[in-house]
Parts: sequence; structure tokens; C-alpha cells
Amino acid sequence: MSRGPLGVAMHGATGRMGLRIIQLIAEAEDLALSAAIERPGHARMGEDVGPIAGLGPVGMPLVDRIDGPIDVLIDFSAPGASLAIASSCAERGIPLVVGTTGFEPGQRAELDRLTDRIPILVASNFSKAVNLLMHLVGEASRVLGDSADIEVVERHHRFKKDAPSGTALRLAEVAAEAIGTDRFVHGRHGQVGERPAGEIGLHALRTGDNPGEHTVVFGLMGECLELSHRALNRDGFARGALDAARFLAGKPPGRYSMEDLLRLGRG
Ligand SMILES: NC(=O)C1=CN([C@@H]2O[C@H](COP(=O)(O)OP(=O)(O)OC[C@H]3O[C@@H](n4cnc5c(N)ncnc54)[C@H](OP(=O)(O)O)[C@@H]3O)[C@@H](O)[C@H]2O)C=CC1
Ligand SMILES: O=C(O)C1=N[C@H](C(=O)O)C[C@H](O)C1
Repeated sequence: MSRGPLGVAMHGATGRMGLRIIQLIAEAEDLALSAAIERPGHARMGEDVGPIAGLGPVGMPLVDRIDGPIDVLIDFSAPGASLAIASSCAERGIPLVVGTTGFEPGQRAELDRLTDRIPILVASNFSKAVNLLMHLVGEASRVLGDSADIEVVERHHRFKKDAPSGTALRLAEVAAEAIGTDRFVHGRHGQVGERPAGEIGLHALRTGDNPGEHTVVFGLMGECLELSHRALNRDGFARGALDAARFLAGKPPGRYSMEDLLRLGRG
């Protein structure tokens, strides 16, 4: 017996990611938008989200809370808002896909605690290629780590609120796990002295409307390896988040990752 389309709620519905995801849901035969959620007091609260997303009417008003049946909720908002919607999902047993970045360690732990009540997939980046990049960075770090200086450089649009990006932090963590260090340096300035071995540098650039670039530099004596990903628009993130929603719906409570979805060994 075939079931109907998967009902997806979007939290952060009028944001850059929210709008693109709503457009892609409208194109997908196996998905239906079941709620468009924004912050209380949003200027367009109660309006049909279709025209806000550049579509025709979709009969789905912008709301400020979960109401009605939802198969899975996707969140691209802000850390505090993300935690608040996560506890509403836990109360209602709704699987949750989290794309928001910039969590403090305590906030991340709070999110993790909810995984004993609902399935949650958190990813700092939903792009397939970026998740492969994480895998490759682990491999390169294992092979070159003893002799290479590892630095992560990211570029994003001027509107981004957190730095460095969640992806840059994850790339640095992957490299750090591989070489056995916990020394991270965020930018450099002044008389910092010679670079010691075993530290990992992170550098965040903010320019124009750049949707996101990440490069991991492995600098050796006489040569340099760079592994890079450049997003040309937000589709890789948005399509990946929808794949995560399809993957997560119906799963038992627990913590899930893009490595589970993409069947990558680590990352
Ligand atoms: N994992 C991934 O692949 C990706 C992750 N991201 C991350 O996703 C997040 C959102 O990015 P982006 O879409 O560019 O950001 P935007 O600022 O464009 O969108 C965020 C949306 O969330 C809304 N929001 C903020 N607070 C609340 C609240 N309390 N309740 C409901 N909605 C709220 C914002 O409303 P308002 O404008 O009124 O504040 C806005 O509409 C960021 O953390 C970003 O780093 C982004 C791209 C890819
Ligand atoms: O804010 C963004 O735009 C992005 N944020 C994510 C991050 O912080 O890593 C992912 C992507 O790079 C775009």
C-alpha cells in the first residue's frame, strides 16, 4: 500500500535556506509542506508562505508554533530558536533535522539529550560533496599529519552570524582527531612567533553574497595540498537536508548523522 507524500515542516521558513527548501518541496512529488514556522511577531505571520517563497498560493500560512500532523521537521534558524523547536518536537514525537550552526557546547549537549526521545540528525553541512570532503580530510590528515601544517579557510556571505562556520569547525575537528591534537588557533595577529607543530588554524572571511567555500590546506616543506569545496548556490545544502528528512522519518529515537545517510566511514 503506498502512503501519501511525507509531511515536512520548515522552521526558519522565510530565511535563505527555509525559502529554498520550501521551493524544492513544491517540486518534489514525494514531499508536502505541512507547516511553515517563523519567530513570533514576524511581519508576515499568517500570510500564505507560497508567495513569500516566490510560488503561487500553497495554502500554508506562516505560523509561530507546531500545530497539526507533521512527519518530520527541518530547522535552519538560530541556536536558541532551534533548541526551543527541538523540545516541541520531542514533546510531540516529531523527527528533527537540524541545519542550524553556531551552538555553544552546552546547547549542543541539550540537543543531544533529546535523542533518547526522538530521532535527530544534526549536520553543519548537508552537501554530499562537503561530507565527502570531510572524509578526504580525515584521510589526508592521517597520511600527512606528522609533516604538514593544517589550516582551514572558509568564506561566507556578509549576513552570516556565526564564525568560524560550523563546517570549518567540523573539518578542523576531523583533522584534529586524525593527528591527535586539540590545539585550535582562530586567526593570527601580531608577534605570534614561529608556527608550532600540531596546531590547527581556522580563518573566517566574510564577503558579499558568497554561499560558502571551505579549503583545508596541508602545507609541507616544498609542497602544498589543498582540498576545497565551493558552493555555487544553496541547492546542495537544501537538497541534502530534504534527503536527511526522507532518511529520518520513521526511524527510532537516536542520534543520526550525514555519515549514516551517505554511508561514509567517518567525517
Ligand atoms: N547545515 C547546512 O548545510 C547549512 C547550515 N546553515 C545554517 O542555517 C542557519 C540559517 O541560515 P540562513 O537560512 O542563511 O539564515 P537566515 O537568517 O536567512 O534564516 C534564519 C531564519 O530563522 C529565523 N529565526 C530566527 N530566530 C527564530 C525564532 N526564534 N523562531 C523562528 N524562526 C527564527 C530568522 O528570522 P529573522 O530573520 O526574523 O531573524 C530567519 O527567517 C545558520 O545557522 C546557518 O549557519 C546554512 C546553510 C547550510
Ligand atoms: O550560513 C551559511 O550560509 C552556511 N552555514 C553552514 C556552516 O556554518 O558551515 C554551512 C554552509 O557553509 C553555509
